[in-house]
Amino acid sequence: MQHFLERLDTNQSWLVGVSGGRDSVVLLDYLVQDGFKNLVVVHVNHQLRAKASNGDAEFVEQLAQKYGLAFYGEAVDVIGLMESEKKGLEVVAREARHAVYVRAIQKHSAAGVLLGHHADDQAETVLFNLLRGSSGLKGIRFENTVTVDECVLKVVRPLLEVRRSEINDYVKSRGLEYREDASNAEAFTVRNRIRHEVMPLLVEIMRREVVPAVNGAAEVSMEQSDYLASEVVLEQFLDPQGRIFLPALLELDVVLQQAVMFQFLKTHKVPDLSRSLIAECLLVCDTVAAAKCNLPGGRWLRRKEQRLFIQQ
Ligand SMILES: Nc1ncnc2c1ncn2[C@@H]1O[C@H](COP(=O)(O)OP(=O)(O)OP(=O)(O)O)[C@@H](O)[C@H]1O
Repeated sequence: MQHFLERLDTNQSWLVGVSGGRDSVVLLDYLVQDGFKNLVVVHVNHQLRAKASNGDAEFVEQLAQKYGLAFYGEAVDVIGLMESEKKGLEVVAREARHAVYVRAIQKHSAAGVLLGHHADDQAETVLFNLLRGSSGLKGIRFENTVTVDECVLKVVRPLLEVRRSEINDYVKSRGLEYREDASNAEAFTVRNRIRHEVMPLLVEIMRREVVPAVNGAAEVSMEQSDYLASEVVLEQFLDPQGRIFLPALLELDVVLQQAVMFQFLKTHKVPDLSRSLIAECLLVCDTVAAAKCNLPGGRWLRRKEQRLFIQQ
């Protein structure tokens, strides 16, 4: 099994996010076998399926006991949060998990959280993002940080190069038990349809594995966008009020203009940064085009006196 574990310090304390499903159960077992000692098993009960959700939480707590590891569990009213925050299920659940991980890190002084995303998740995510209009092929990172209420959460995905088939083989060879995720079996979300319908069809018509090709292309694309991001120092294009100074931006090649605009919107926490949104925003630079464009979340990008800025 290929993995990234050698990059992590086995003596440090790490959280492991365990849903009780196959992937995170394998991650936990693999970490224990690999000599990680200071692990804290974290489970978030999303309370989506009353009985089954409580069953998942109990299962994970018992798993932690079996390995002799610390356990940190919290229940979150995901449905209530969806209504109060007007966000989708996956987003709310993810944000809630991140907040729980931060509290668990503070309690246990852990270095970060380890999650069970694998190579097939990566390919499905890349296709999903691509089809939604992402700027470049965007996937999951081996390591990234998430800021939650001013706390920086380090997230690492040791299984990111491991194929689902290898995870299945591991489950069999180690005789592991896990909980079946009802949403996986039902296959009704777009992501699940990509997993259960699109990916097998692609393998059938290409007559070869497609995950390595998709992930390879995403890796190149992410390296290129990281490089561009490192070349762009946003502050060089801003005036003292934090507005983009247009003459400086317009001197750049269009690829770098896109990178500056991407950074600018990201700094202002504009969600859903698609390729078409960035193109629309760059159109605002053109003095013959409209002097403003609508941003997701109800704000505007405006042009005035050679400056671009964001307004409510
Ligand atoms: N209820 C949970 N409690 C703790 N950790 C979880 C839970 N659900 C998922 N995780 C962790 O997150 C990983 C990814 O889970 P899953 O694929 O369901 O989430 P996702 O929505 O696709 O990913 P993301 O973390 O990007 O939201 C799991 O392998 C596991 O490590």
